[in-house]
Amino acid sequence: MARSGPTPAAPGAGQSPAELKARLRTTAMLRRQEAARTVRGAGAAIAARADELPGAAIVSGYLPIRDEIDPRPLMAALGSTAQIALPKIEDGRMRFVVMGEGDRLVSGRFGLTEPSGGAEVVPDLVLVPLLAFTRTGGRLGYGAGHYDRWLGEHPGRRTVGLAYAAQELPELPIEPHDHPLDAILTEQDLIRIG
Ligand SMILES: Nc1nc2c(c(=O)[nH]1)N(C=O)[C@@H](CNc1ccc(C(=O)N[C@@H](CCC(=O)O)C(=O)O)cc1)CN2
Ligand SMILES: Nc1ncnc2c1ncn2[C@@H]1O[C@H](COP(=O)(O)OP(=O)(O)OP(=O)(O)O)[C@@H](O)[C@H]1O
Repeated sequence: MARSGPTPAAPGAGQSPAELKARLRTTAMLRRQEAARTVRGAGAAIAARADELPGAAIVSGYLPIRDEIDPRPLMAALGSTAQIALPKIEDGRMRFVVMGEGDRLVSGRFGLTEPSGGAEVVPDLVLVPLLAFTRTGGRLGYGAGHYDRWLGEHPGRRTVGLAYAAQELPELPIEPHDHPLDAILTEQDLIRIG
């Protein structure tokens, strides 16, 4: 049967990548929330694949906020062979630090828990938090651009996005500053890109 009326605009038509990303964040948050509520044992499931990640002397993890998949079991597993660093936002920039004696974890903005201090390092392998990903390594973050900026300034790092399988999208807008992920590890799969 023929449809009447105007042809609906293609999704995203007339929107910049940045506008599209902003809209996608809302639905991505809800999907992640649902996954966090329904999927059990995701942190242990990703930790079980620690051996399959690229070898590294220094690995950066993160302390989860909101409904991010819990990377701590994976960080503990990798910690037997690598130094584990954590992100810290200072003066609007992200650095990675390895905590030492006397460094504590403190509460920061957006519910973040961050090291009070520590020695700055440049990890070889970066475990990246995300709101949504694609099979081709596309990543949607919170929109501050911290990871993309850091990766731009530190070429040659390996990146593995950590996510629930339900956070996959068929596509995401790509901007020139976006750094595609090398792999995505979910509770179901290790997706290697390229
Ligand atoms: N667990 C975790 N740690 C992390 C990150 C992350 O994504 N997850 N980061 C990744 O970069 C850095 C922290 N950056 C962040 C930047 C913004 C927001 C945030 O919640 N933004 C608000 C919107 C801010 C605004 O524009 O007003 C939001 O999404 O509601 C969170 C973390 C480093 N540490
Ligand atoms: N390498 C960069 N150089 C300059 N600006 C950048 C760079 N990376 C990101 N930005 C800026 O940061 C903003 C947010 O970028 P984007 O929407 O890609 O963030 P995100 O990857 O979703 O978030 P995040 O990395 O914080 O989790 C953009 O407006 C962009 O202009």
